[in-house]
Amino acid sequence: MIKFFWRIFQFCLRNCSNERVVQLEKIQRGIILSVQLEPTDPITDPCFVLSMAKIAESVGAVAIRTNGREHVKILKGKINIPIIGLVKNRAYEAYITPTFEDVKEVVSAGCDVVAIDCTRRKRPVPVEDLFSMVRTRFPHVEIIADIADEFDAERVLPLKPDYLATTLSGYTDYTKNVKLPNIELVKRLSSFSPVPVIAEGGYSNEEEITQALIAGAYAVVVGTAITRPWIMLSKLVETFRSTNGSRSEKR
Ligand SMILES: CC(=O)N[C@H](C=O)[C@@H](O)[C@H](O)[C@H](O)COP(=O)(O)O
Repeated sequence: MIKFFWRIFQFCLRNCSNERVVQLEKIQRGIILSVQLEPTDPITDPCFVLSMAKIAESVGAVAIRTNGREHVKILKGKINIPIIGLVKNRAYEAYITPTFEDVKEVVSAGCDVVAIDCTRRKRPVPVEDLFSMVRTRFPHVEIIADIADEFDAERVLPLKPDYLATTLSGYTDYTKNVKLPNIELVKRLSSFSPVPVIAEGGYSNEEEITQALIAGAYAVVVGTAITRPWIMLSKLVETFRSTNGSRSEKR
């Protein structure tokens, strides 16, 4: 009996780094569906989020990334894959879950993983303090560090995020000219990152997924291409209107 407890004690010692028990990643390798509605979108019905998430799970997606308390809540208990929660807090330049209040909002709604903006843009709380608060208060929640380039990654890696994601490449002043999806960034990050690299931002087809995997991606997030159908549809409507307009002018 004593031996048994001694083994457990040794196992805990081996697997504890400070207060955090090292565990397997919650997110498995695969496709993550991002389904996010904002107040300015043509649809705001949370049922859309739930339906998209269920479709994603039924075809083998490994996680759902969604924004805001209401959308995390509607997914909780209805799907059996991890929920990545975030809050788009537009009051700050670094706008993805930049405050502890934002983190609390999605964690209390039940997300398993929280995405945090780790770019070097203006933010309300130093990212070190935010990580420390999340680790202390919510040790069961994993953190995705959303970054824009490898310098952001180097800055945040000492804080031991659970994953790096290329989410913000193309969306900061210092990356605004990069072409998406930024597969080169996935490759560079994968060459030195000790944590899994998630490819995110502008992925829409099989070829890009394959390239991301070859570059070393652990998982790939697909969003707009699937869950913002109004963008594609409005382009088709516009094409029809302008083509039809120039045809009728000729008549
Ligand atoms: C830049 C930013 O705020 N990205 C957001 C992050 O959560 C989402 O709006 C994106 O849809 C998501 O990153 C997936 O990317 P894409 O929609 O390109 O597949």
